[in-house]
Amino acid sequence: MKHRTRIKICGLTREADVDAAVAAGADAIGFVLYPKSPRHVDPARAGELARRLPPFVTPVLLFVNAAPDEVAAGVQAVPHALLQFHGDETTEQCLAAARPYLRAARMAPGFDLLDFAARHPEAVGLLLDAHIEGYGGGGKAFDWSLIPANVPCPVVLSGGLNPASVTDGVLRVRPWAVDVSSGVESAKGIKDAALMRRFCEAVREADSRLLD
Ligand SMILES: O=C(O)c1ccccc1N[C@@H]1O[C@H](COP(=O)(O)O)[C@@H](O)[C@H]1O
Repeated sequence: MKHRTRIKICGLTREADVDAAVAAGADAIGFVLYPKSPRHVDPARAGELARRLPPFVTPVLLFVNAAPDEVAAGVQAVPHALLQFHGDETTEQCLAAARPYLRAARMAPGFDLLDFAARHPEAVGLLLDAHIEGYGGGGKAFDWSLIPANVPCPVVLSGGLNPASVTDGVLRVRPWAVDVSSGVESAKGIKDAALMRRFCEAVREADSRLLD
């Protein structure tokens, strides 16, 4: 059975970018509810943007060490969202919203991903990002050889991906999904329609090579 690598595009702030990401073939669209991010949107704005999404394109709400009432406000604005916890949240904090969630792991030499996975058994997937100051969205890749072969849940490959690198990432890591923010932007929070299209085409190129 052929695997179609799922594509999440993150950090959208404008209607035109949401429409262009969907047209390019994104399976999921991320909204950053982390006030320190240059891509931050508030829950009401995330709700407005998420209402543009057609069926079968999933809105994702990204949090970094948010208070429970902040997570609740996001979920109230976008009730059908998948959550992405990208900070230092414990399993208990992730479960408090009673919504399916991705847990981000900050990959660096010496980081034990299998231990991290064991501490987050309720996550529907682990999103692997580079360890950077500021938690994420830095456009920095990590060494993919740090990923063990037997991660016990779906892997979302992230961190510094772009149209030029994602084919190699899919072929080498074989993730369930890929996630990109900086690599398809003209400025922080401003997506480039041509780059999003090229990114999705590069993922499909990898998928087609995996057929051979
Ligand atoms: O996008 C942000 O500003 C952000 C802020 C804090 C935590 C995570 C953030 N984004 C996520 O970071 C990864 C990698 O992004 P990039 O492609 O390297 O720019 C991705 O999962 C974003 O969703």
